[in-house]
Amino acid sequence: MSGPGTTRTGTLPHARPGETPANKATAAADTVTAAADLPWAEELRGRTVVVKFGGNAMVDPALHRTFAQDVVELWHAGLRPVVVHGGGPQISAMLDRLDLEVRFEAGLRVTTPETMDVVRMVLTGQVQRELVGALNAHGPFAVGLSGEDAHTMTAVRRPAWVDGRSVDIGLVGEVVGVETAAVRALLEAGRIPVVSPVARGEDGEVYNVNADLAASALAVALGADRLVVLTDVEGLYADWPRSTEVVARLTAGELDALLPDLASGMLPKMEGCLRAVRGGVRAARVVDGRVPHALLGGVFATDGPGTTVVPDPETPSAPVPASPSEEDDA
Ligand SMILES: Nc1ncnc2c1ncn2[C@@H]1O[C@H](COP(=O)(O)OP(=O)(O)O)[C@@H](O)[C@H]1O
Ligand SMILES: CC(=O)N[C@@H](CCC(=O)OP(=O)(O)O)C(=O)O
Repeated sequence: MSGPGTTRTGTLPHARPGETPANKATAAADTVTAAADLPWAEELRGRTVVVKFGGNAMVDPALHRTFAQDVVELWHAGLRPVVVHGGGPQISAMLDRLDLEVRFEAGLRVTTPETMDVVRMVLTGQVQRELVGALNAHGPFAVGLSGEDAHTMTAVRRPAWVDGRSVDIGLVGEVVGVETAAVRALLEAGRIPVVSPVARGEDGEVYNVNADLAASALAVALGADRLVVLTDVEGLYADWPRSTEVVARLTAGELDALLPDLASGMLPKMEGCLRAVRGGVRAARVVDGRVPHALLGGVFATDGPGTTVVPDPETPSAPVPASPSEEDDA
């Protein structure tokens, strides 16, 4: 198995597959993989892909391992994956064990100072460690950081909007600033950054950020090519819970119009996708993390699986009116 800093290949720690012939050969020999064989893998070489890891894939050990393999596969195919992880179910389980309240408003956890201690401990101390460990079973790839580290994410306190009313939900943050230097340095060193959705506040607080929105903010700031969100449903259902017909593709404008009708966990997820494509990410896709290798399909497939959000088509620019002198000449 090759990876950054592997002495066996004789490559520099920062070398990436494809950068040197030796590295390329080793990568090819070690990983003749599905991703690397796909024709459009070449098109995505060198591009940054932000992956939000959440839902069932996080709690099923076999899916957790497959996810880690797939992220490493992306790396071997020459992409620059960045993982932002969730951990809502694990936080709720720990709050239950500690006899603390579990409550959500508009898909966001009501976060008291006591809850925040648990959020920080579970996300950065437990969930992230497990993910970093699973990735590093394949080589010295992953480095975990909290959104608090090196000012990676700065947030301000935000309310939830419920039936048009603003509801105080405590130490929940809206990301207002992303400092990408630490993540970029890791990418340049050939590592896979794994980021937990906890942010610093300029007011000295620490904020709980929904992981979908954190992934979206990071994708925009990094100028990522894609945002892929793994969850525990097939994608966005058009008429949930009455029907489970998946919306395959929608433009930012179409999603914007749909957003007020969305509820629970799907609301921040789709809001994150919308912000991502409006912020310059070429496509945001929600895929079913219960399906093994969903991530590879999410990155490489052109149509489906799941729900793909794309930017609005460019409006053709209006014809330039003839200048008065040209009109006079006519
Ligand atoms: N329109 C919808 N389409 C699909 N799922 C929806 C929809 N509205 C609400 N949901 C709920 O959102 C959940 C996904 O959000 P969440 O539980 O926060 O996922 P994750 O843990 O992956 O972030 C689904 O399991 C489903 O119960
Ligand atoms: C403010 C807010 O709701 N934060 C989330 C952070 C974790 C998360 O988003 O995890 P999932 O992606 O697994 O849902 C929470 O406390 O659950």
